[in-house]
Amino acid sequence: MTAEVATSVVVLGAGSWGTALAALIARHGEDTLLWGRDPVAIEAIQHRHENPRYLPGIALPDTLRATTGLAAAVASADLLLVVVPSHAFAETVALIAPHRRPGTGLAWATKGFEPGSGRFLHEVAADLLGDDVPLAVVTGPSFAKEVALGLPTALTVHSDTPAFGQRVADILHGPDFRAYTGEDMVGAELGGAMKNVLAVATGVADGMELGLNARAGLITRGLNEMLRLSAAMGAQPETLMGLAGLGDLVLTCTGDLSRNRRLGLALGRGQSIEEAVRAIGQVVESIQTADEVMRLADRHGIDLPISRGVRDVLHGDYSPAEGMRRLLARDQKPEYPATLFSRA
Ligand SMILES: NC(=O)C1=CN([C@@H]2O[C@H](COP(=O)(O)OP(=O)(O)OC[C@H]3O[C@@H](n4cnc5c(N)ncnc54)[C@H](OP(=O)(O)O)[C@@H]3O)[C@@H](O)[C@H]2O)C=CC1
Ligand SMILES: O=C(CO)COP(=O)(O)O
Repeated sequence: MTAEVATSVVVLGAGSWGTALAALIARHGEDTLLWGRDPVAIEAIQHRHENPRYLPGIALPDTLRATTGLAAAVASADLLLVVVPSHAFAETVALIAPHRRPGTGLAWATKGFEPGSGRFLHEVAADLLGDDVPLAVVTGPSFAKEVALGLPTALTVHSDTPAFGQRVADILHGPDFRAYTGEDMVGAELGGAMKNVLAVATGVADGMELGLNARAGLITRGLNEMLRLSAAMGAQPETLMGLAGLGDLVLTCTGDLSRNRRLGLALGRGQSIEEAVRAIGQVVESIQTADEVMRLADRHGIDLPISRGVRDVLHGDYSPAEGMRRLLARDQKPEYPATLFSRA
């Protein structure tokens, strides 16, 4: 960790991932303040060093401070990390904008797009804060609970302002946590968003007890969907082959801590979306992201059968069983389009 710059880090969003990241950063000796909108949760974090709703029973560092006062928190920050769900991202960045000190960069660990417009979160942030603000996305295979427990984790920080990306990686990197860096924000955001949709598909297959071959087939063909859409959008294939793509795809498609996988499992076992979401009790990003992924794919003329099936099943257009039947009934084709890795 580099210590030349005294960093006051403000994490916005006190759910499971915001709390886990704030705890990680505080454990690394950074002066860290966590902002959340729920006074009861903030009181528990500040005084009992626990987030009972989102990370029950896990001790948070005594040095982690928490507040509901957004304006003062933002004004005190020299690094901002937004970790609210994607549907609240634009609203949160708009609240930040008037209080941000000049030069303070903004990172986020949110996965998804702006609902409705389908804009990438780096586009939303640049629109609200201006093109000259350093931006970075934090993504990769990382369940909040495991990070909060201090279990080994690797993720990646992508920024088109490399010095800022490095600074964000520095506050995350530590004895049990490896933070890599890159400069492909489109690829990194696309991977983090698409894997949530693909996790629903493997969850459905597992919920229907279709076997381990089906699971591996869906993960690999899901990676193929990521690679084809990201290539059409000018992202680098290695981003999708790394932590932001394959790494997170494998974690979310196979790990039962994943809320998106658990939604798929529930649907595959015959439960309704409403029942499943109620039981999960936390954000399930795929429900909105499936629409935005398909909007992007249609705009770029890319066929994504698995993601489209998830979108249609989530819309109630047909059953999970019918979705699987349609996937299997498709025409044969080459595994990769000949042009995939030969784009300029
Ligand atoms: N959990 C994980 O393991 C990981 C999550 N992520 C991503 O992080 C993002 C956040 O997810 P996560 O923390 O898991 O979600 P949770 O469901 O655990 O928590 C969501 C948090 O966001 C708050 N929130 C919701 N709407 C608003 C709003 N309009 N303004 C302010 N705060 C709001 C909630 O507050 P309240 O309780 O008051 O409703 C809650 O504190 C998602 O995009 C997710 O994909 C990425 C990697 C890992
Ligand atoms: O993004 C995550 C792990 O990297 C968390 O996945 P879920 O949102 O499906 O729980």
